[in-house]
Amino acid sequence: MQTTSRRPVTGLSWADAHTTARDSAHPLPPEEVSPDAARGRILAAPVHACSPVPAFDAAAMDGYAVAGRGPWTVIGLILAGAESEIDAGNRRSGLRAGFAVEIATGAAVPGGAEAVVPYEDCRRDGVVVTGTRGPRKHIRRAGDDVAVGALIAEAGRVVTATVAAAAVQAGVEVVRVHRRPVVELLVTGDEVVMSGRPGHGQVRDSFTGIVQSVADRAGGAVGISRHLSDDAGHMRTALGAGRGDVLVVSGSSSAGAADHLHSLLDEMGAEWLVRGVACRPGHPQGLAVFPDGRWVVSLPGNPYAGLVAALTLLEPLLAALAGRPSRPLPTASVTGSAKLVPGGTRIAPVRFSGPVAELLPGGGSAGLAAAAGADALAVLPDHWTDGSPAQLLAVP
Ligand SMILES: Nc1nc2c(c(=O)[nH]1)N[C@H]1C(S)=C(S)[C@@H](COP(=O)(O)OP(=O)(O)OC[C@H]3O[C@@H](n4cnc5c(N)ncnc54)[C@H](O)[C@@H]3O)O[C@H]1N2
Ligand code: MOO
Repeated sequence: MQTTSRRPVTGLSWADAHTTARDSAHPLPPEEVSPDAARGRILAAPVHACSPVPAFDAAAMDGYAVAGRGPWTVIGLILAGAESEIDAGNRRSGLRAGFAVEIATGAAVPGGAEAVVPYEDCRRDGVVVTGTRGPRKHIRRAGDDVAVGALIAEAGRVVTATVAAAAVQAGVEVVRVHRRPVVELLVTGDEVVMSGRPGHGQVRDSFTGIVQSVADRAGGAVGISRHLSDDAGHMRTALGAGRGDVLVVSGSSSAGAADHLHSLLDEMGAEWLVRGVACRPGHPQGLAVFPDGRWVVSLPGNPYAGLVAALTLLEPLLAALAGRPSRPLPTASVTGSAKLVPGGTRIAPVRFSGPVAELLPGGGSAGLAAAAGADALAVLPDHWTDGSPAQLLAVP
């Protein structure tokens, strides 16, 4: 059974806020970096193989590289990484029929070798090897896996560790990726302590790790993170001196005597794209752009509300700046009861039970324990009913 909240909620719809954050930003300019340095970033251009994989004809088994029919006379040993003496000797003909070299998996097969006979399939007696060549040659030919010029990964893909390794394997030294958006985080509040045990009336900061994690998974990075007192002058200076692409401010989003952020943004000529979202929690969140092009994301100070805002505005904004293609949010059937918001959206923690997401109890705007126990946060419009599908936000 659903209950509904009595307090009205104003602002942009949750869906429009999420889409606005996603669609207002363009990807940052591309740059060329090594595949390893590109990990976690988004390809601005496709990656094509610069060299074949394998790069040379290589033994796929430990045994004997042979030419012609057996028995074979063994004339050498080639280990992985070693140059073939036969090729080094520049004998154009390479391995001749009736001869063999002992060879290790991964070693370059000498020219003229027709197959590798695994140790298990032959017998050696002095310098003579006898055995039968099966139907498989056990030689990986250059380019068997990837030919020069073949597509390794298309533009818009995240450079995962595997994409980076595949690029390196194919001889790629630089890839073109979008610049990573740099986040500056200002944690406001006289009562907030960044480390150690809080005294009476104080709270430990909940935001730094969450913002770092959300930034990281969206393809951005927190460059600077610092605490700021509730002083309007200090905040004005900090907002003006900001470096980075996106300024994230936690707290100071509401109407209190110490909440200066939104009036300072007006004073400084910032353009609001989202000013309040019709959702609970997280209603006072906002997204604005300074005249110099820097983005500002305002996270409400209540920690669960701030987490919701980080997923509603910050994550899609950073993903767009990082060049990630837009993808619809995953959905699942959500069961249980929730306090729906008339004319707005409830963001509620859920845990998976098979394919169904079950609503968890709790989830007030201040505490994070319910979200910590959740697999995702469900986005519940006011017409949601028990068992119907809802969009899901991954909990960082
Ligand atoms: N008169 C009104 N009061 C409030 C309204 C309103 O509409 N009218 N909205 C409420 C809602 S909803 C929220 S959410 C909060 C937003 O408050 P602020 O963003 O201005 O944040 P603060 O007032 O500084 O702090 C609120 C709360 O959060 C704690 N906090 C702040 N920063 C942190 C941090 N880094 N780590 C952990 N906890 C933090 C702070 O101690 C307060 O308890 O306003 C309501 N009020
Ligand atoms: O919506 Mo506030 O953002 O409830 O805590």
